[in-house]
Amino acid sequence: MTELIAFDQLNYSRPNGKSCAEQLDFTLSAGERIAITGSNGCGKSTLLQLIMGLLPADGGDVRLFGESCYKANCLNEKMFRRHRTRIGLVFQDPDDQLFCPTVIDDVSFGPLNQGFSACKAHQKAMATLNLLGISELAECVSYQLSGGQKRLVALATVLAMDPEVLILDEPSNDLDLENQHRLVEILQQCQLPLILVSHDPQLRSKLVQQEYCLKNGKLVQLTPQKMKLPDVDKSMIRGGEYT
Ligand SMILES: Nc1ncnc2c1ncn2[C@@H]1O[C@H](COP(=O)(O)OP(=O)(O)OP(=O)(O)O)[C@@H](O)[C@H]1O
Repeated sequence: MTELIAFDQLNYSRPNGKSCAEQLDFTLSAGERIAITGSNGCGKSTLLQLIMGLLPADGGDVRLFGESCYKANCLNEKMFRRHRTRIGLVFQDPDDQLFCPTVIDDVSFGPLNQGFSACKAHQKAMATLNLLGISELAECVSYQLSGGQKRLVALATVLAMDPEVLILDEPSNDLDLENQHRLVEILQQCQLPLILVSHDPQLRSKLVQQEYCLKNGKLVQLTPQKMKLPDVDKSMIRGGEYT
C-alpha cells in the first residue's frame, strides 16, 4: 500500500523533558483511518506538529508521501513545504488556525495560496461553508465567533484546500449534537485517509479502523485487527441523538 505519512525512529522531547516520541516507528498508508488516544499531555498534539514539520525532531525521520523530510538530521523545510498543503491539519485550538479578519477571508486563504483565482477561491470557500452548514457566518469576524463556530470554520479552512490526508485534533470539542452528527457524516463521506486525535470513543468508533495509544513516546496498537467502519449514515444530521 502507498505510504502517506511515516515516522522512522523518531525522537522528540519537549523543553520540560516530556518525551513525546522515542525511537517511534509509524506508518499511515493510503486508505487507512486511524485514531491516537492517550492521557492528557502525553504528546498527541506534539506528534501532529512533528508530522507537519512545525517542530524539529531531535532525531530520526519523518517521511511524507514517501519522501524523507530530514537531511543529515536537520529538518528540510523545502520538503515539508512541498507536501504540507497536501495534508489538512485542524489544530486543537481553532485560534491557531484563524487569523484573517472575516470567516470568508480565512476559508479563502488556503485556496488563494494554492494559486486559485480570487473568484475560484471564494467559490471553493463558500461551497465548503455550505457543506458544513455555516454559510451564514461568511462575513462574520472570525475572532468574535463562538467556540463551536470557530471549530467548524477551522475545519472549513482545511477542507477548502481539498487535502489528500486529514489530521484532526479533537474535532468534536465544543460542537453541539447537530454539528457532531454533521461532522461525522462529512468525514464518513469524504473517505480521506485520517489521523484522528480524540478522547471521544464514540467519534473514534464511527470514523477509524484502528486505534493507537501514545504512551511513553511509543504508539501502542489497541486494536489487533482493523475494525469495520459503520456504513455511511446519511440520516443523522439535523436533530436526532448522537448514538
Ligand atoms: N508550546 C509548547 N511549549 C512547550 N511545551 C509544550 C508546548 N505545548 C505542549 N507542551 C508540552 O508538551 C507535552 C505534550 O503536550 P501535547 O499538547 O502534545 O499533549 P496531548 O497529548 O495532545 O494532550 P491533551 O490530551 O491534553 O490535548 C506536555 O507536557 C505539554 O506541557
